[in-house]
Amino acid sequence: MHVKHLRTPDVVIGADTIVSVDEQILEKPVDKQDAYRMLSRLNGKEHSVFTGVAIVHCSSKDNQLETEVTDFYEETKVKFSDLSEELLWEYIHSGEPMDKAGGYGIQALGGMLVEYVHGDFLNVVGFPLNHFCKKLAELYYPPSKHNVQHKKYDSIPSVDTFENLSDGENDSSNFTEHKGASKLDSSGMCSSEAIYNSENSSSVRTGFMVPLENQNGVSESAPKLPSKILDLMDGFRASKALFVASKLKIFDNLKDKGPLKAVDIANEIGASVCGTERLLDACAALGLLEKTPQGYSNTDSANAYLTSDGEYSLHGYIIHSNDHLWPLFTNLESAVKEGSRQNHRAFGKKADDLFKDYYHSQEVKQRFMAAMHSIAHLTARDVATAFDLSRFKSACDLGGCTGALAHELVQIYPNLKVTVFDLPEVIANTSYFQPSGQHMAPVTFASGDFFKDNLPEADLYILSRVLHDWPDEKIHVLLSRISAVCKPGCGILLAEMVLDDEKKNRSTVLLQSLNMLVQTEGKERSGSEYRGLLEQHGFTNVKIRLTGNLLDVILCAKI
Ligand SMILES: C[S@@+](CC[C@H](N)C(=O)[O-])C[C@H]1O[C@@H](n2cnc3c(N)ncnc32)[C@H](O)[C@@H]1O
Repeated sequence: MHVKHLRTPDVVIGADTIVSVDEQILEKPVDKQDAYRMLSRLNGKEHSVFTGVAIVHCSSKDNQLETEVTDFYEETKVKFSDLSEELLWEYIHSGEPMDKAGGYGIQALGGMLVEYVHGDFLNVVGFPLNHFCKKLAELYYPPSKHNVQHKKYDSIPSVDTFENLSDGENDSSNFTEHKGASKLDSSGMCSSEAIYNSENSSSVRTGFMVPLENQNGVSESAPKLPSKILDLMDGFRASKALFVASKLKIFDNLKDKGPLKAVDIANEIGASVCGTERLLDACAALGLLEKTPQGYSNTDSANAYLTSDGEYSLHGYIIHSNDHLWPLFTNLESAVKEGSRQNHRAFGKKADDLFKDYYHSQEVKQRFMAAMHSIAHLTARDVATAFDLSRFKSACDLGGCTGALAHELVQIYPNLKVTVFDLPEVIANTSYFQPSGQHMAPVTFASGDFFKDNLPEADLYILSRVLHDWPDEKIHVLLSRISAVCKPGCGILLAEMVLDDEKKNRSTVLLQSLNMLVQTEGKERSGSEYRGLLEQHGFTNVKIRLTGNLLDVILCAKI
């Protein structure tokens, strides 16, 4: 038996192990930096994709097994879009790329990478399914010409489909729309790949949801599904399902266990079986859980991010989102009309600032600190390494809360001494969040009000997610106080979501902007706004790094 080797494709984006670009192989798991470098090289260029299939024919003659291999090649050309750095990062951080072994992950969000495909779209998304079916059909059931339909739909190049090659047992109502595969066209509508529900079926079908001709030969053009809009309309249900599953500790209950049945989970969490089962099914559909005939289990992501003790647990932020942000967002309409925060409407009281709201009860304070800690822990490495900070000997993290960033800084810069400065209510509560381990370098905590009290001496003042809480007037007070104690050459490091000047950032950033509206007197600001604020207080050489993570970083120095 022989199988010909196919020409190495220009680009292979395989599962999560190997990436090759122009035959140069990066033999390590694809991390975000690699993915970024690789995608930047594809940017705006056309590449050839050669896909092939080998079909093995087996027959037995005189008790000898004979095999014969037929193989086929097909070339498809893919032109990648010329994307901004921001969009590339958005794509990489969407969690969608690189999930198709041997192919480009260009479905769904991956569609934004691609300007055009010349040839068969299905060749580019992993196994060349369409090509394979065509060749199988040619070999075993040569189709009469009218059986092959040549279909074209929006931005996706035409695809030959095999509508009439089924074994007759299946009916076309088995086509299900695959939402994740939708791609926005310029009108904001979506073209949708259809996948065949092959349960109980021996045949394979592939195709796209396209207007089919009816029996009179008249094209019945069904309205396009505005999938993006439908997804957004579903968004609040999806968020709430995640929040409630977290609150009921479903992910905690499933951690380190084999699959569990709905009835067992319902018993564990003290909830109804019918309600629990629906919630579990919704979580499985959202990709948060795996569902098999044996029951439900956590996905790897659920273990890492959704359990309360996961390595990068977002549990604290999810509970804060459910208990605090959800009631605030319910009043978004009033916030937009009035242009101000809505704490009084959501919680029935009007405090001077949002921190008085958070710290009036131990429970709310603990919840808020856990929320801050989860995001700080997830972003700390990118914030700490965005610039080389090794020249600084001491740093003071103003409003440093639980010390998550401080701990990362002392790991990366062993000669750096970091003091976390925050309100007394916070500092009194930090012990719960300290990392365990004897070899942890010490971080010092100091309490005070940065608008009134003496600031600790330091070479570098850090303000992570602090300035966005305040209006310009308060920021001027804070920056002038820092400037007064900052010696020449010392600096300020800001960690914030930085808006671009046209305010056309990815949606996470702009939704965060609404988040600030409903709960603070502050706002997210652009790089030039931060530069302007800093320069007014004698800070120059303002450098901005977009990390692609949830926080960007700005460094400046005092003259
Ligand atoms: C949005 S949180 C950010 C926490 C942390 N820097 C981070 O990025 O996760 C703002 C922090 O500023 C602190 N803060 C607010 N007002 C303060 C004040 N007047 N003096 C000191 N800290 C203050 C809060 O207690 C809180 O920990």
